Amino acid sequence: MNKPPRALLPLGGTLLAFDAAATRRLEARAAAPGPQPSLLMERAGLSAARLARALCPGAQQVSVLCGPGNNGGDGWVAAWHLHRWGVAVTAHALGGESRTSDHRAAMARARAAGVPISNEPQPSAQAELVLDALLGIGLRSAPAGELAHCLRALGQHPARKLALDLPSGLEADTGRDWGAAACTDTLTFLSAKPGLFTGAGRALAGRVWLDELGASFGGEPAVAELASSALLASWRALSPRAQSSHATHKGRQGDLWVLGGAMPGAALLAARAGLHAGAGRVYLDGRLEADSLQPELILRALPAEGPPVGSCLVAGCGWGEGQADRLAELLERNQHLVLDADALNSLAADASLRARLQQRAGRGARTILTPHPLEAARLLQTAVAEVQADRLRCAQALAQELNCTVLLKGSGTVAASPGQRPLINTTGHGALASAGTGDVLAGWLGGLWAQAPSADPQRLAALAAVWHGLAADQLPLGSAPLPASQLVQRMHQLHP
Ligand SMILES: NC(=O)C1=CN([C@@H]2O[C@H](COP(=O)(O)OP(=O)(O)OC[C@H]3O[C@@H](n4cnc5c(N)ncnc54)[C@H](O)[C@@H]3O)[C@@H](O)[C@H]2O)[C@@H](O)CC1
Ligand SMILES: [K+]
Repeated sequence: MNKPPRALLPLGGTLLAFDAAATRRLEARAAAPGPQPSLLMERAGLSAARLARALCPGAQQVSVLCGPGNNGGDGWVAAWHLHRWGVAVTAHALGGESRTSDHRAAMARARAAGVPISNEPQPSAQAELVLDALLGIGLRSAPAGELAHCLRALGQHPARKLALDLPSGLEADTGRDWGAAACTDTLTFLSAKPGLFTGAGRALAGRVWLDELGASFGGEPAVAELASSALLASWRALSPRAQSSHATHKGRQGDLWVLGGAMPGAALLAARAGLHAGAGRVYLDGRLEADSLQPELILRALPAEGPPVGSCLVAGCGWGEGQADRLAELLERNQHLVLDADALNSLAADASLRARLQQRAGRGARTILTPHPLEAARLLQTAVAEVQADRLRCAQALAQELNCTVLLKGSGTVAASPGQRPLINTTGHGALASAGTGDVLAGWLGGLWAQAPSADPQRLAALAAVWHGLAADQLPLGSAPLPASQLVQRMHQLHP
């Protein structure tokens, strides 16, 4: 008997995510020859039926939408169990002929047991709970015809919706949406799939549950690590404050420089964030006389020779255009550089700047880029939709090409560095969708880096994203956007 599924979000520790190919290898290893349907499908279907009953204990009417493959097979097993337990369930046979022997066996057994079967490509109007078992990791392209019609009807149906393995139409490896209906819950089998946590995944999957079906991933390579609040605990070990809480002074807590430009508010937010992140001294070169709300900031022009060795520099927030020369100098001089916003646009427009960036790692200088999808698309010379269709791959490609760390923002922020396994942030939601929150993230990251210059940039970038998201997670999903200056205060309260 395998363990009951566990809710993955909010994620307490760290968890590895595996792609569909690894999941299939595991499936093949675990599938012992024997009577049909397979043991794994039996476990998956039973687990789904149990979760369905737990989520909606009093449901009078349940619809199970079954596709033609093994995802549909899981649905047939679940429908069979619900029927045996006396639940009024209707199974919908959709998507054409059975594609697998497991599917055929599961459907035949349900039919023989008297499970009511319908060919209607939509859930019953009275259904209080709908199980979406149309397509899983076998998804290849946009569902069409009957399946597309059914997904549209599902999207409009007011019932609670439980997706089996994945919301049908969501791509497991990427989080690309091919027309899935948003579900209230998703029970995923065998492995945590990256597509549930980035791109369209978070919005479509709802609460995510994992049932490993008694299998184990020993030896299989993971494609990503899911980052959670557990990363915050690691900050205690990295921060100088934790190492010497008595005999210390501001000069030991790290210096951060924030370089602003045409729109001083953006740099101001980044500087305030860096200060609240714990940097000992924060210098702001931002065309400002004073910040009466944050008098701790040291307003000073960056010296011609650059900031003192060991300090971290955040550049690009609110710069405006025409800063290529300034960026060229920074790329030559500074050891620890966080580049955001207009600095990224300057890089995208100028191959010689990109060449300078590529060379930095060779002399031990470190760079973290913090693009949102449009900035990443410009850097990769592609369209935003392409970036969003495969965020993991795009973040890794950009990190590889530019030889630096990339923090690709958006739902399921991805931290990638050349040759390292990327991290996907699992915290945060739409309350962060307001002007200036990106400046706060860049400044916070700079503030952390100033204190821990030898930390791994990829983990540090993921930590900043987790921290940023946790501040939003204190608010219910669907809350009004958080003004960026309030975000800084909330992040400060989360210091471990
Ligand atoms: N066989 C087993 O032992 C297990 C299977 N499992 C389930 O099996 C699923 C994978 O099953 P399958 O590989 O059969 O694939 P799916 O059930 O995900 O897809 C069904 C079929 O649809 C086809 N298809 C792909 N895109 C389509 C589209 N846009 N329109 C129409 N048809 C499309 C595929 O070629 C495939 O043959 C997993 O997601 C999981 O739910 C799990 O329960 C674990 C155990
Ligand atoms: K599904």
